[in-house]
Amino acid sequence: MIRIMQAGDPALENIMNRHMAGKEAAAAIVAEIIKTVREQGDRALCAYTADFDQVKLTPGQLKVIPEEIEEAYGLVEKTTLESICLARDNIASFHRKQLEKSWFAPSDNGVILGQLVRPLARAGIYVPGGTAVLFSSVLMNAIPAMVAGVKEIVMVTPPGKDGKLNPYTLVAAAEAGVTEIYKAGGAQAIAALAYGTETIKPVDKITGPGNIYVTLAKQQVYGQVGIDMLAGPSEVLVVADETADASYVAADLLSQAEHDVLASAVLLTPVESLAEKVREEVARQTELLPRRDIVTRSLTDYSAIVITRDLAQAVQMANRFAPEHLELMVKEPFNLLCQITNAGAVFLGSYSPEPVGDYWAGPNHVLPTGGTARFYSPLSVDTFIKKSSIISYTREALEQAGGHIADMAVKEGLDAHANAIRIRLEGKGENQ
Ligand SMILES: NC(=O)c1ccc[n+]([C@@H]2O[C@H](COP(=O)([O-])OP(=O)(O)OC[C@H]3O[C@@H](n4cnc5c(N)ncnc54)[C@H](O)[C@@H]3O)[C@@H](O)[C@H]2O)c1
Ligand SMILES: N[C@H](CO)Cc1c[nH]c[nH+]1
Ligand SMILES: [Zn+2]
Repeated sequence: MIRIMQAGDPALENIMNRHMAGKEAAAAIVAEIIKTVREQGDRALCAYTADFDQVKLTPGQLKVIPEEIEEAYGLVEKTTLESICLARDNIASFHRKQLEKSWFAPSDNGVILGQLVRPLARAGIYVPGGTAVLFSSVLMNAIPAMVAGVKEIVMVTPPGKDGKLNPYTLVAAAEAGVTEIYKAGGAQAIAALAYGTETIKPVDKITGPGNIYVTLAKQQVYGQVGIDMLAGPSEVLVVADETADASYVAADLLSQAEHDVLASAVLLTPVESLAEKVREEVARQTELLPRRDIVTRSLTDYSAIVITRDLAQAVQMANRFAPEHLELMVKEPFNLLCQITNAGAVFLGSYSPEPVGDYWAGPNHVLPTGGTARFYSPLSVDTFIKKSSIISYTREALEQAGGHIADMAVKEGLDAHANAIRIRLEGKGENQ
């Protein structure tokens, strides 16, 4: 169960470095899976699906057909479909604000510079489906891709034991503009998206969250394709003061602990009485949860309640953790926000619990984990675009700059570079 410790406790390092636990062994398994899918295509994809998901599929059954989506619409509850559509609208409206336009900057001397913004042609999105069916992740991946203008949005997700995809996953995909869906999960699905198989055409970039195998697979195929980030097992870190409600804090810690045995939930507080109450509440609320086995393991291995000297130390530690989700349950959360440098998403005040971000508010829930919020950002429209620089010079503009360019090229020992300038300015070109 969750421990109370002091800020200097060495056990905190284990929690902070939990993404390294078992990484080497898992990385070797993942490398083997990727190699086999590259060599054997659909045959390997189906064999791994049989092994890991206990489902026997033929290559012809990997792709979801329109009748399966139609059937799914008949199976979902109307009220949940309505919630999915409302969440979709919130997510789309938030992400539309991120759209960037191409720009051109002409100047008086005949130079035009600029930047073309283009969507990726084909994006592969991973939707987790191992221990829970995260159909909200369909929306979070597909909507920014659709807003960016990606034409081919290819979704992969593990099938259920009946060989089918969950109907909520299918309707969310249809509502969010996914264009192809395949029943495959884990490292094998990532390999198929990166290298292609007989059934799945390779994509340009792979996005989406997943467990350790999915995350390591994305890391290993990076370079063959683009990836969004390392969005592994979930984390929440709460910074709380004496104004925080212990039952809210406990509930929010548990909301992320239930994702995975490798998930992490940490409270940093200078208030010892709150720490004790939160521990009791965590124990009480855990007993009521259907997923208490997963929760208990993540609380025992990768979670803690930490007593800090003061709030300043809590903030300093939060920045070192660089958590996926940071909740500020303090009297003046916006004052503390100014001091936050590393976090995937920040939730302010007692009425912004993490699940508001998971399902509803609009910002993306696909977020960097394992300390990678130091250098990665949330999934966004930016993830699905790329930019090309534009340079256009006239002869007059080149005459002004040519001497400098040729000189720099010569000093680098690159005469052919210098010649590409001189041939235009010294009248030796064919058309001059
Ligand atoms: N960071 C984020 O933004 C974010 C968002 C949502 C979910 N998550 C995380 O996504 C993860 C979802 O995990 P999940 O397991 O439920 O679903 P998943 O779809 O990521 O993984 C399931 C797949 O893992 C593979 N697998 C399982 N055991 C294996 C083994 N021993 N060897 C090789 N492959 C194996 C199987 O192929 C299986 O289909 C959780 O860790 C959750 O915390 C993160
Ligand atoms: N909290 C997860 C990201 O770490 C996202 C999610 C989806 N569904 C529920 N939660
Ligand atoms: Zn969640």
